[in-house]
Amino acid sequence: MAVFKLENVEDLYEIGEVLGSGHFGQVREVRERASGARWAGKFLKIRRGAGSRLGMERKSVEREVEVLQALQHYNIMALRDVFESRAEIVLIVELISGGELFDFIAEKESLTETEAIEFLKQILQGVSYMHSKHIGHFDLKPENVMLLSNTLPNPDVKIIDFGMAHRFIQGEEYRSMGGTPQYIAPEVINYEPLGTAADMWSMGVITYILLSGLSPFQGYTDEETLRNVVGMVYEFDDQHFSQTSAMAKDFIQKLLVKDQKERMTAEDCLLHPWIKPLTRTQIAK
Ligand SMILES: COc1cc(-c2ccc3ncc(-c4cccc([C@@H](O)NCCN(C)C)c4)n3n2)ccc1O
Repeated sequence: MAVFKLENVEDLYEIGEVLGSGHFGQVREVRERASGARWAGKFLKIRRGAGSRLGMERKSVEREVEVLQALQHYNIMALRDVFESRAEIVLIVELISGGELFDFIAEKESLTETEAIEFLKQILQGVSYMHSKHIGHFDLKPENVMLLSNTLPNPDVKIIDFGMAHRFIQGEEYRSMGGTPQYIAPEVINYEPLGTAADMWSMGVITYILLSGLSPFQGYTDEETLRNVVGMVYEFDDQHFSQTSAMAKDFIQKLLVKDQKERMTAEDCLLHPWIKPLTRTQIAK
């Protein structure tokens, strides 16, 4: 069992305002007393006793911490420290002040292809690194992509919320029913063995949303959404995609592929001509 720092987190950090809360717990701004540096603290109530349903399973928090400790990349939220008390575990992570990509898109409705590519390149660099460490995120969505700065054309992107993440062990099968219906891959819904390719399906959905403001499989209910995913029921409707390049649509179509073995990897995406245009020399050949 992992053991985290048993000191009182408030001895080292001044606890500030609540930044947000959700299934993941509560996120608050914290200030390191020794340096004055600002961080974010994710405060997680831990289940006490087998019968309790309140709070997080300690094991699942340990898995999240283990995943975060294995990841050091500019486009992935950095973990700095972990404290635990009798009923709470606190993850100290880098503060990301530019808000969620989800809100950024909501304000602009949709992005130009150039703007979308700038975001996608950074997300894909983080995802490619994560996959190279045999770690899948399994909850990639615009709400879990935060902006260090929200000034275009160079937004600094950070992937957050590794509460659903999984580190693959050679030869081990992994299945999960978790995730957000609009973004989960068909193999998740069918409870099939998963791989990092499930994240790449989510990247196809995210790209579709960045370019149109629409969610490709969204139904009136979660059940309808899941049916649309499994049935591959989506289209590039003229109203929202008449100005979208064939290369952008090709990129999405090579991610929204039912057979996970045929789906583009993050590395494939970074080499796709929509993301990495050919140089003059390559064109001249
Ligand atoms: C360590 O795990 C997480 C960290 C964070 C995190 C990390 C750094 C950071 N700096 C600022 C914020 C922040 C600011 C406003 C709202 C939120 C949060 O409520 N929404 C984040 C996305 N949400 C859908 C998970 C988080 N965060 N959130 C959020 C969810 C996590 O599961």
